[in-house]
Amino acid sequence: MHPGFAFKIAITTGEPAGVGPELTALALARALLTESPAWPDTHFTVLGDTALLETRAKAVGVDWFALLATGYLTVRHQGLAAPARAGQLNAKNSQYVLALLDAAIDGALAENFDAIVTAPLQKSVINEFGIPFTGHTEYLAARTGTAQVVMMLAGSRTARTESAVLATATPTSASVQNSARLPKISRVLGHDFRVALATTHLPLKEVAAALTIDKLMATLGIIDFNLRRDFGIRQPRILVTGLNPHAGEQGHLGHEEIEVIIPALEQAQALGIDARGPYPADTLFQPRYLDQADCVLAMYHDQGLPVLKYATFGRGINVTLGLPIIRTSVDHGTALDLAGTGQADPASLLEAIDAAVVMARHRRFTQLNLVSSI
Ligand SMILES: N[C@H](C(=O)O)[C@H](O)COP(=O)(O)O
Repeated sequence: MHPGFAFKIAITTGEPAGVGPELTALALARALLTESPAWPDTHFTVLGDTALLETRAKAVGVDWFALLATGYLTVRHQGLAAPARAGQLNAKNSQYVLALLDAAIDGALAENFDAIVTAPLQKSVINEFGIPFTGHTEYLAARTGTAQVVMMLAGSRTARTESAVLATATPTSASVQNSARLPKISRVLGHDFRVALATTHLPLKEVAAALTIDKLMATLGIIDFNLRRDFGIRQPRILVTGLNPHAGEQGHLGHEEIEVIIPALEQAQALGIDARGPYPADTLFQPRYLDQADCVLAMYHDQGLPVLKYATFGRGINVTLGLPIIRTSVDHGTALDLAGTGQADPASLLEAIDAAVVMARHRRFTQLNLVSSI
């Protein structure tokens, strides 16, 4: 299958009423309908309804057939369960959305894909259809039989271009210095801001109980391992937030720091993981700390992600760490109000695709190196 390509990436086009289908067309058109395609060694399998993709591509001015004629992509057709109109959710298409995801996951587990990139879906409508669904992250964990995964979002605090993929990225982070000694198998992603989460889509009142020493230890281990293997960071430094105001103020404003976070940090450090903290979350997110960090571990979704998204929204990516497969995604939702209008920006999807390609290259290189050193 696709013998001329070194890497194969699946793209799930997500909620058919949202911007996923048109962003896929826009992103691939910008990256591939050019004299110097962004990823000449990579083939893309776009999962979605063929007619829907054609229609949405046309709506945003993309010549879909010219894109297919490049040879860099093929469509794996999955028929819609019900007609899809831009901006109008139809719960009947929930099974369609999950079928795209299942096909991508199965293909990656079978090693037919080196990575999967997911366009946004609408969590609420899947639940309304009667299928419990918390998020891609949790679904991927369950579907791949992974006990623990870590949600990490990443972006550049400094880049202000529409998409670093289409410009020459000038990475400045500690990670770049760390990876400078790696053989030049691929460029390094231009991210200088990464935020991972100790808990994901969880009601706030359940967060404290969900934090355990073992879970935090495992989370730090997953971040450390994945940043080394898939991001080419030789010695990742992870800065960890507290849970409570002022990181608990020596136990006067909460005990989770003393009882859970500090013991987890000590155990992780004893294993050689460069994890530091806990730092008060309100003052940690400053350049003088972030410049020294490869990742911040926040305790819950809305502790870490608002800061990351304030700095990088629209150009950031979402990565699920700890899976047996590589999965990246956008930093935004279905944007129903923009669907079909051509106003949605494909920059985040471009970054997510680029990250998937770069991570696949790093992982392949690491595996080859391991084999050759046996
Ligand atoms: N929490 C994610 C974000 O804020 O970007 C988003 O909901 C997507 O999550 P999944 O990748 O798990 O669907």
